[in-house]
Amino acid sequence: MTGIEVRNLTKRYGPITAVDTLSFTVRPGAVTAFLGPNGAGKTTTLRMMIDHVAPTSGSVTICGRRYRDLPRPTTVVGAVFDASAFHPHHSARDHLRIYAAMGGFPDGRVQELLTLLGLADAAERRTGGFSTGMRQRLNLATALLGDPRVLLLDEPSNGLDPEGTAWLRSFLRDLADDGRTILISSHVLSEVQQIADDVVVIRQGRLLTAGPLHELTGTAQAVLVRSPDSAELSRILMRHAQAVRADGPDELRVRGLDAARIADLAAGQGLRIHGLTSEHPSLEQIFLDLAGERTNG
Ligand SMILES: Nc1ncnc2c1ncn2[C@@H]1O[C@H](COP(=O)(O)OP(=O)(O)OP(=O)(O)O)[C@@H](O)[C@H]1O
Repeated sequence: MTGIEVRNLTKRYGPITAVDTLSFTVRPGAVTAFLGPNGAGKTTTLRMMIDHVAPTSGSVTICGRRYRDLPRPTTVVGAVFDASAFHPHHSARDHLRIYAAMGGFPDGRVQELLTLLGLADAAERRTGGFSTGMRQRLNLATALLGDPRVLLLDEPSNGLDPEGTAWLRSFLRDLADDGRTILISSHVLSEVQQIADDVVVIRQGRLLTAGPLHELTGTAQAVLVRSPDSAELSRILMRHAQAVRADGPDELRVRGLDAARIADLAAGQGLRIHGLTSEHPSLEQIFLDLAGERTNG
């Protein structure tokens, strides 16, 4: 068993239900983005994965076991939560040495990680003067000391410049390609679109959707059809499409059929088409649609 399995996970803080019967799985060999607006319950869920927060009910297993039952948890899971939790007077090397000693990892691992994370030149500098990007790298280095197969990152691109974000993307890609399980939380959907293989979307502690990103964007693709015969055309398309919606007097939004097929179906019935536009919605739009559907439903 590899990866992460979340089953009926619930966390209540008095009257607030931060996480509500949440179930999903995170597979190895992929980058999974854990998405939701502020306050959706992402951090609480990540913290429950590593026993920082006790669930009210439900469970999480990592590589088939609960965190507390893992023999050496830091060799299985690395987690990065806060980019500022360093002793400001310690150098990057001191910081890693202390954590290496606590985890029982060889000292040589410290230099390895400083190099891997591009911190070798800054190794002797005090972390108090580190930029956000350097802090993120040092945090990642700390989480990777035990060479874990699972990596949990809470908002890793927060405060990173475009160069830092691009670096992080390729770094995480390499880790995933190596068969590791990578779960990153984010509320910046445009960034995630470039990095994630899979997405898990939550809102108000509940699951909205989970699965491969391309499936989510694929099913959200639509064709906007302009036709003076839209009523008749709508009846024909409904037999073949996933969804047909009237968007205006002469406009239909069609899901589950491509533009060529729509044109062929219309031609077959002698119906006029005045315009066909394929839409590729952003993750942002998909997310808003999902949230809206849930609210309306
Ligand atoms: N220790 C706590 N005590 C009371 N309420 C809490 C506590 N921790 C979190 N919450 C509440 O639980 C809900 C989920 O918070 P959480 O931090 O998990 O969300 P999030 O998705 O990570 O949001 P953000 O992107 O803002 O970090 C929020 O309503 C929050 O106020």
